[in-house]
Amino acid sequence: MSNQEGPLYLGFDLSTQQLKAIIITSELKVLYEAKADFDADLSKYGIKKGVLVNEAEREVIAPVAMWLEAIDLVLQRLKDKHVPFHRIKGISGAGQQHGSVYWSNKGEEELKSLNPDETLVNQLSKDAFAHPYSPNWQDASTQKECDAFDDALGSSEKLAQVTGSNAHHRFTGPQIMRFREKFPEVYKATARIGLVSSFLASVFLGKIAPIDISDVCGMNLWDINAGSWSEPLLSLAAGKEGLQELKAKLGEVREDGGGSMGPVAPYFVSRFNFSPECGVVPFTGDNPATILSLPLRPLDAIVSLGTSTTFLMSTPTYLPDPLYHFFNHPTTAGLYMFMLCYKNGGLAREKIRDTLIPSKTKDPWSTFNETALSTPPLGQSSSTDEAKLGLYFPLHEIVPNVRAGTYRYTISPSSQKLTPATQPWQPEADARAIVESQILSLRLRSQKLVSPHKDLPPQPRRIYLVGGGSLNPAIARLVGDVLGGAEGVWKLDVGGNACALGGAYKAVWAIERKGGEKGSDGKFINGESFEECIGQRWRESEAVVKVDEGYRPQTWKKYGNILEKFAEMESDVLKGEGRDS
Ligand SMILES: Nc1ncnc2c1ncn2[C@@H]1O[C@H](COP(=O)(O)OP(=O)(O)O)[C@@H](O)[C@H]1O
Ligand SMILES: O=C(CO)[C@@H](O)[C@H](O)COP(=O)(O)O
Repeated sequence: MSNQEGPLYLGFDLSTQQLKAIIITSELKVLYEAKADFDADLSKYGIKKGVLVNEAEREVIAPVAMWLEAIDLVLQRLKDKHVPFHRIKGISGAGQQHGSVYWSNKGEEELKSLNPDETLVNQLSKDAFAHPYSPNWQDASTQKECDAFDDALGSSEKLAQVTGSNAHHRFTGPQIMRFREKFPEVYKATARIGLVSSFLASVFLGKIAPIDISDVCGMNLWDINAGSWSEPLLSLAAGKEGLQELKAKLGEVREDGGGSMGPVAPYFVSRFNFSPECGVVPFTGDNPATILSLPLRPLDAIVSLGTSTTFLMSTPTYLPDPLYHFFNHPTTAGLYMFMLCYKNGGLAREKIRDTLIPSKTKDPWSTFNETALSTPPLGQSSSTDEAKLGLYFPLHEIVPNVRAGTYRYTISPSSQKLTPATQPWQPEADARAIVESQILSLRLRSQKLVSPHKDLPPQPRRIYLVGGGSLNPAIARLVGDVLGGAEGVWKLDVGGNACALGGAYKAVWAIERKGGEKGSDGKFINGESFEECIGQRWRESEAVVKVDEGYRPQTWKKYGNILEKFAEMESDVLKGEGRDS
């Protein structure tokens, strides 16, 4: 089938700072891309970096109307590129995780009767939502609720065993609990609660879409082993006697990540010329979608360098621990996604970049990169220099749960004693130190999950970089220095668009998968797996490029020797700052 006539698939990524879209063929060839950048295109919503912040309560929210406007804008941009919308057979995609959307009792009715002559925002933002904002994953307002969640099943370990994670500020269960207490009337008036992923799917479907089997694991409400809502946790979020009410608001969870949930809404058929047969495939979280951007093998890792930094692996082993997250895999029953997530990713690096002399070139990162690469590991030019370590947290961090601040430490070369730095550093030292610090944290927390490979010490096999920061060669080099990568560090060709690409691959598999049937429990079984379907069509040479050799024994060992000190620094900061209440 030529590129002029075959079926096409559309993937979205509704992340913190942008809505991105990508269109591919059945053979996985990328044909079109478009995006709306919230700060650049929709600043009238008063947002900065895609969100609104209420410092006093450590609340972070995003306007739902802005997302609606972004959907029309991105589709219009695709239309301007003469995209043949009628050939699109399936739409899927992803939403930033944990955010919740509060539909009013008019929501579904309004979704069903969208007028193609009017914009989405004009029609939906007035009455379809009980609340105009979605709590954002950067929110840190729910410590009290998190304490209650950690206690609810006896301990945070038990909560992690049941739901895949201990309690986190951003997770939707604690967020719903706080929302209900803060806005009791709005909560009562809420007919349905969706995640960002199911919200986006609902708009395309023209009715409220179910929550997805992988994204549901970011709520602290889903019992992963039982495959059902955890009633004690729902009851905690819902308050006394509110269990059934909350269950109804959340609705059913869709077990099958594939298939179509129904055709695209007539609004999109009339306004953009989609085919009335185009199927809407379940949307998932942005991290689960990212692991679908290539046929990931066990022991390969993805490092996503977006607004957040995440470290992702696909694994058949469910090994939950309060230190990290496990989710159901978005397409393949029996597989799980392992994740580490940090709030202080891209924006923290930007802050350090902006303290340096501005770049003379067009690339705003060139000074940062030159500085990071010309600084020796740990800022030690010789063995008699102190080693430098730092934590750079403009936002309250997730792991470790430390409040905002910059913490600089040195290690004496003679005594190996770690102490808070007494002298201020030259800003240049921070450029390398911030990237080292972010990657050392990944290494510290993932080392148990990567077993030795080809007689090399434990490290990921391949490391794939995705997200905005994957465009940066200096960061790629430092990832190789600190984390290794037995088969190198790679970057996806679509760079910042990997998550949307994962959504588009999901759509291809969901619509074209062969065989399979519905089992007695409603689950889809015996069909072609995502890994089989996409693995056969994926061409490494067209999709990824090696950006660093990865494992360099000497340097890797040097960073390995410092890991204990890095952990000690985190404990010291935690002790000194105390945990936020
Ligand atoms: N060349 C680059 N070097 C380092 N960071 C970059 C570069 N280009 C973009 N970024 C970072 O990428 C981030 C946005 O990444 P992206 O994956 O698009 O975010 P999100 O999906 O969270 O909206 C920005 O905050 C910016 O700091
Ligand atoms: O909170 C998490 C994952 O738990 C974040 O990773 C969000 O999912 C937002 O991601 P980006 O906007 O950085 O892609």
